[in-house]
Amino acid sequence: MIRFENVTKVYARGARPALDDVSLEVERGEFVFLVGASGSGKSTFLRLVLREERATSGNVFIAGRDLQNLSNWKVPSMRRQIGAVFQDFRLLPNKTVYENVAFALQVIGKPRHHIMTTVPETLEMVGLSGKEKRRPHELSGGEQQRVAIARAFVNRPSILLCDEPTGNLDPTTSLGIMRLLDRINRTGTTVVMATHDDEIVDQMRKRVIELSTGELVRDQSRGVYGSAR
Ligand SMILES: Nc1ncnc2c1ncn2[C@@H]1O[C@H](COP(=O)(O)OP(=O)(O)OP(=O)(O)O)[C@@H](O)[C@H]1O
Repeated sequence: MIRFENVTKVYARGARPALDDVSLEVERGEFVFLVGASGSGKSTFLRLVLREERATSGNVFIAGRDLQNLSNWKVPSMRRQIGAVFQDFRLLPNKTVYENVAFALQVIGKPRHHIMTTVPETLEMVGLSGKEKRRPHELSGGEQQRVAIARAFVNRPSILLCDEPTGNLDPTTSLGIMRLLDRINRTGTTVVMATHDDEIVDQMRKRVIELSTGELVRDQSRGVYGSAR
């Protein structure tokens, strides 16, 4: 589903690579944690998958498509198969919960009747039924993240990228978010989650990929956060 072949990313000429000759493959339906110290290249990895950045050398393939050679006009349709969730939720503050989620379908031209059935279904799935009319500031952090997940998943993408989704949440709330991501993964969605949350990684026992100054230093199935354990 996601394949990196000798991928190197250098942001500024002469700078140390943010990713250094990384090769890996994530199969359809996998759940993968991406770990590593701050600045190790996790967000760069996710930005390359979204083609927000291009590799300096090497190739990134998404569902068999080579992103290096993908024309710019094809990028939006490629991105429709990818949902993204961030630490800071990135909701539209003046829109309601319902509108935030519906908007993701409106901008890709989905018909009204589809939106009217899919949005309530998705809000129910993430546990937000009854809160459709609230605005983001009327929700807890965990609820805001659920809205962000609903928005990312409402189009049923084949890949969900999560960049520190529990970074602003307390441990109990984080666990609820992880249960939700696990459920989404069980529907067949490939989930890649960059995180510093050692407790969650140790509890979930999923594949762990560790980066260190841009290099892939560990790829462990049913892994833990720290390699020393
Ligand atoms: N837009 C950019 N321009 C120049 N350098 C960048 C840019 N984005 C990231 N970098 C550099 O690339 C390296 C990897 O950064 P990246 O954000 O991918 O790390 P990270 O593992 O996601 O860190 P964190 O856990 O703090 O989010 C760092 O040295 C960073 O300074």
